[in-house]
Formats: sequence, C-alpha cells, structure tokens
Amino acid sequence: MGKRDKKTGKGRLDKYYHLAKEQGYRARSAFKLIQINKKYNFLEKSRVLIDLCAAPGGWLQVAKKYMPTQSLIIGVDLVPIKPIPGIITLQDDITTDKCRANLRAELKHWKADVILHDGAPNVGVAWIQDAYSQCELTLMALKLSVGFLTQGGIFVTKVFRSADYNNLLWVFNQLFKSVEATKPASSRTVSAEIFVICRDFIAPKKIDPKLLDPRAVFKELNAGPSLSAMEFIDSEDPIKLLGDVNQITFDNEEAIKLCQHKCTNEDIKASCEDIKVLGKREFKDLLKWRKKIREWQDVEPEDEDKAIQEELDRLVQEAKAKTKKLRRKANEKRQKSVVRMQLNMVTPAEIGIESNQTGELMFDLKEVDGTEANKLRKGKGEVVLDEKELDNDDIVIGEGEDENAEDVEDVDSETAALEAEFDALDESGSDNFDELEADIDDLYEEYKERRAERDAKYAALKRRAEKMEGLSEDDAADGMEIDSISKDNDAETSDSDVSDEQEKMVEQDQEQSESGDAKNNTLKRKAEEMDESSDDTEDDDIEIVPKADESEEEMWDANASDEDEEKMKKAQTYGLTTAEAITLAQQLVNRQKTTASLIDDGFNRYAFNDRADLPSWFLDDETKHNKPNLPVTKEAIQVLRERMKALNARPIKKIAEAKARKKMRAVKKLAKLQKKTEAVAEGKDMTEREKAEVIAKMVNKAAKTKKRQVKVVVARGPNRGNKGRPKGVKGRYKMVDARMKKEVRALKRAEKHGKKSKKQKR
Ligand SMILES: C[S@@+](CC[C@H](N)C(=O)[O-])C[C@H]1O[C@@H](n2cnc3c(N)ncnc32)[C@H](O)[C@@H]1O
Repeated sequence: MGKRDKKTGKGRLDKYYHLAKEQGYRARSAFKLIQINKKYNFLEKSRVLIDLCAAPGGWLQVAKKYMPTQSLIIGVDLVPIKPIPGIITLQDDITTDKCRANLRAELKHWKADVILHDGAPNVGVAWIQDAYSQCELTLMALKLSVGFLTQGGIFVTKVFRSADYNNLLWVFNQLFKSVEATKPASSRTVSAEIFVICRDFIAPKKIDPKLLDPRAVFKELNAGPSLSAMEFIDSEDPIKLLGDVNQITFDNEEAIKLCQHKCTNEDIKASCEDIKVLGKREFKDLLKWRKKIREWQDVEPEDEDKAIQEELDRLVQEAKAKTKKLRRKANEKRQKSVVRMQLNMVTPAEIGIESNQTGELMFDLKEVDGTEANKLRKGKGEVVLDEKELDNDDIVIGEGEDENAEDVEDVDSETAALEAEFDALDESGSDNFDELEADIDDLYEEYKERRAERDAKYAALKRRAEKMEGLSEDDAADGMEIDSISKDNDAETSDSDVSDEQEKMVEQDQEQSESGDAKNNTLKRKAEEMDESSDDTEDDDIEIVPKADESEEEMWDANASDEDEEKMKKAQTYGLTTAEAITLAQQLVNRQKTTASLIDDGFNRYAFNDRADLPSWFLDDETKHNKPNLPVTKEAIQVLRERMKALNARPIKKIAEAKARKKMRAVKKLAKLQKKTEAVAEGKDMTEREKAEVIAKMVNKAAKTKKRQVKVVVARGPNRGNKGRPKGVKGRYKMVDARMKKEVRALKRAEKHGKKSKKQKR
C-alpha cells in the first residue's frame, strides 16, 4: 500500500475520506462496513469476529465500536496492522495453513459469529484485470472461514463483478441459507466491487472439496486464448478479436517495440493482460491506443473511416442545434425552480448514505461482440458509443430520479446525453473541439447571468457546490459521484422530491461552472473519469487516512439555513438570549464589526461539519460541546444579569395568582358596597344625615377585615401523634398539647386567685 496521489484515481478525496479523518478511522472503507452493518445489523449481535485481509484496520475499528465490549476480534493481513487496543492482529497470508493454525491457536474452542473479508490481491495497478485473483482470494477466504464459522454465522466478502462472479455466488448459496449482494453508498460508483452478505451458515458436516477449489469453481484458470499485440493493431476487425481472446501479448520483437511506445502505459498493459474483464473505459482506451499506434505506424486510414468522419460532423451539427433548444428549455425550468426556492417552497436536500446503485458496472465484451460491434468501427476510425451506453456510466449528472423535477430532468438528461455524444466524439480526436469549447463558454456566460439574479439563499447553496468543486481540480469528479449517489438516495425517499430539484440545480450549476472555469472541462472530466476508472476498480479503500489536518475543508450543511431562520424567529420573540449574541449585536451597533466581517467569521471550521452518517448521540454531544469560542464582553454579561434579576424579582406564579384573587375579591366587595350605598342614597325614608351615617357604617364594616379564626385542636385521642390535618377540621387550625392547655388554664386560675387575695388584704 504505497503512497498514492490524492488527486487522481483512488486517492481522490471524497466526503467519506474526510469523514474517516474526522472520526479517526484508518481507511474510508470503514464506512462500507458501517453501511453494510446498518442494513444487516449483525455486529451488535456478535461476540467473535475475524477480519480477513484487515490492514490498515478500518473494519476492525468499526467492529470494535459496534460489537459488545469484551468481544473477541481478530484481524489478519499480509502486512502488519498497527495495534488497536482489544483486538488481536496476525500477520499471515490467509491462503496458507500457517494462518489457519494461528487462528486456531487464538480462537481455541471458540467459533466466529462473523467473518469479514475485504481482501484485494496486491498486484500493483492491474486491479480490474486481476478480478480473477480477487475471486480466487475470496474463495480462499471462504475456505478458511468454513472451518471457523459457527452455524448460523455470517460471512461478508468483497467481490469484483467479473466472469467468475456467478460461480462464486453459486458456491455461497451451497453453504449459506441467504446470500445477498449490496453496494454501500461509500463504495465508489465507478468501482466494480460489490459486497456479498452470506447469512445463516449451514455448517455442513462434510463439504465437497471441489466446492472450495478454484480449479473446479471457476471456468478458466488459465489465461485462455491470447493474441499478439501486432495482430490486434493490424486487424481489420479488432472488436471481434477482443471478444474472442483473453489476453493480448507482447511476445515478439515488433510487439515489444509497441510496449515501449509512450502510449503503451501501465493501464494499457494491464488491460491487455486480461481482456475478458475489461471495463467500458478500459475498452475505449484500448481502442484509442490502437488508433494512436496505427497513426504512429502511419497506417493509411480506410475509406470507411472518412465516411464515418463526415457522418460524425453531421451528427455534431445536429446535436448542437438540439442541445441549444434543450438548454433554453432547461434554463426556463431552472428559473422557475429558483423562484420556487426564493418563495421557500423548497428545502435543500441531504446527502444520503445508502446507495441504490447496484447496476452492472462491468462491461461485457460478449454483448458488444454482436450488434454493438457494428457501432465500433475498425481501423483508424473513431470509437462511436451510442447514447445509451454513455448515459449509463459516463454521465453521472442527470442520472437522478426526481418525480417533481421530471421535466427538468428529462431535458437535462437529454442534454447530458448529447454532451456525452460530444464527449465521445471529441475524446476520439474529433475536429469539433473548438466548437464545443465555444458552446461551453456560452453556457458559462448564461450561468453567470443567472447566478447574479439569485438571492442569498441560493448563493449559499451555490457556495456549497463550489466548495466541493474547490477541494481540488480532480475532486470535482468525486463531488459529482457523491451527488449522483445522493440523487439516487433522494429518489428512494419520496418526500424529498422538491429538494432534489434544488440539488440538481446546484449540480447543474456546478457542472456549468466547471465547464466555464476549465474551458473544455467536460471533455477533460470524462478523460479523468476514464483514467480514474482503472484505478477505482481496484480496491479503493486502501487510502490510508492521515491524521486530521485543520486546513482540510469540510462539508457545509445546507439545512443550517433553516436553523438560522428558527434562531432569528426566536430572537425576535424573546430577544437575544446569549452573551455571545449580545456581544455581536453590541459590536455591530458600535460599528466595531461589519455585517460582512460577521458573515466571514461564520465560515470557520465548525461551519462545514457534514452531519450525514453520524450517530445521534455523537451529534448531541457535538452540539453541546463542540462550539466555536466567541468573544463575550463584560457589558453583555451585565445585560444578561440585569435581565435575570428582573426575572427573579417577579413573583412566582402561585403568589401572583393569590394576589390576583385577593384583588378580585376586593373589587367585587367594592362593587357590592357601591350598589348598597347607592340604594341607601336614593331612598326617601331617611334624612340626608341619617343616610350619611348609615353609609359611613356600611363603609366601616366593609373596611374591617374579618380576622381569620384559628381553631385550636388538642392533640389527644385520634389526634394524638397525627401529623396531618385533624379529621373534621376546616380552615386554619393549631395543634396544641393537652398539658399545655391545662397549664394555660392553671395560670389563668392562679392569676384570678392572685387578684382576689390582693383585694382581701386591702
Ligand atoms: C482493501 S485492503 C483491506 C482494508 C480493510 N478492510 C480496512 O478497512 O482497513 C485489502 C488488504 O488485503 C490484503 N491481502 C491481500 N491478499 C492477502 C492475503 N493473501 N492474505 C492476507 N491479506 C491479504 C492486503 O494486504 C490489503 O491490506
């Protein structure tokens, strides 16, 4: 696992890469296991786990996190695995008996509930071509696993879609009750890898050795029929040849010369090594390589090729006209969407974690061999792939399904298909490159005009798109990939239709922006994707994640805008409630800060946290503790204190209610008195003086407050030792001791006596 270029191929930094870094996983592949486990929920229930081919240890970290504490976890790999506390690591080749013995020694009498296998044979750059070795390694992993897996256990393995894939599935089905293939969202769309989840291990007492023997399981062990590179170059019908052979060899002098040509790069050599599992891009590359070599050898172009060239020119013109029309329509739709967004009728879509992309990614030569082959011209001619083919894989944007945005999407996908046609033509060296470039420039101008019309909210969304674009030039392809996954997920979630539309707009703009910024970017991107694909089909998770780097950018959460709105409403209703907010407000009022600088400050390292795929407890924790330290002034604290004091000064609810009741009683009493006094005043039986006296008496009486009588209850009989209200007593009461009552009486008596005796003395 050497050091990789982070900007190309598998080293591309995508959101899972950043997330892995953030969460301390050693490899982005950790998310594959997280997502698989989310779907099948097996880690939480398992106590013993073996991870075959575990380096650098991303899956082990996930297993440790999700499995119950004290679980037995063992990781094996050819290369040493940096120790993880609580996990046993072995350095072994999983195909050897030594590995089996070492595992036995560690497990003793235990059996594994889960065996994971994410192995990829280390064969350098020729990953896709080594699909056979991958399948063989998987079979070896299974062979090892059957000896350690408990009945009902689970075997999770990575498999590359290839000619041997179905044979492998057949074997799995013989040993497990349930076999399912899945492709987690974090597995790159362009990668041929998928994961097979084999559940309910039957644990047969005897297993036919043929079932686990690669020679018996896979159709072809040998390289199969081969073809000399010179034959391929000179052939009139290269497509047929590619369909017939498994290998192109460089075994004679002329072929060796070809091998040294600068066009014959490692990818081409790798493709030649195993023709039967070529991806679409490898296939195209191989034909392009053939064309270049033929040019180099100065082979005269066939007449047929000239005719094709003319036909292509005509097609390009037609396609251009059509694209213009479609673009206009798409623009109208986009405008409508912008208006809808401005009216808050749409919300930003979230990036999902589950992918529904399980579509075929491998390119079957046999399919091409027949009718398809006619579309690929021989000799020096161009490679013409039809629209459908290109749509399938190359055009990532426009793949999404969104019912609400159906029209827009239709137009867009058509546009994308046409652009794909352009790409195909240009990639193959067409002279229409300049025209296309001009076209793309037009698109970019239109885009800039529209962008200026947009409101702040849209601008924020745009910024997010640009952020993704800005990660690096090559990351643009990654961003698109992520978007396509997100779109697929959105299609699954029916209630996010409107959001899809918005997402799509951002994607479209991103696409256009890219095309404007880097002129012939669409073409470049295709080329990059093609380049990358060969790398991607290898196991893309062996990116070792370096330690977190503060300068790394994070994702911006579009939902945050909703939170802001809520906060704004709250502030308008209750005022500013935090010292930080008051400080900022004061700084704004005192012109110590400008709005622009405030917005600038808002884009700190906390502003782009990608919340997707994070557990809720973690998010809760983050919201509580992971906050930027904003400045707080003494004055702000003082303001808050005053506010709290004012709050404290207010009586508590019960007292306030009692006071209100008292007031109400007084008002009622007054009204009653008023009525009575009026009746007296209006009476004719009394003189004015008498009336005044009566009224004065009434007022005095009303002014007298009745003294509340306190009932004295002697604590005897049933009341003795009774702590609560004595039975049958209403209103205020006082519990007294029986003796106390006697004593009081005695005192009174004594007093009386005292007075009497004094009188007698006199
Ligand atoms: C994709 S990496 C595994 C990544 C791992 N799942 C993780 O999350 O960190 C594939 C690993 O397979 C290992 N490998 C390939 N062939 C092997 C073999 N025969 N025995 C043991 N390990 C092997 C390689 O050394 C490599 O580390």
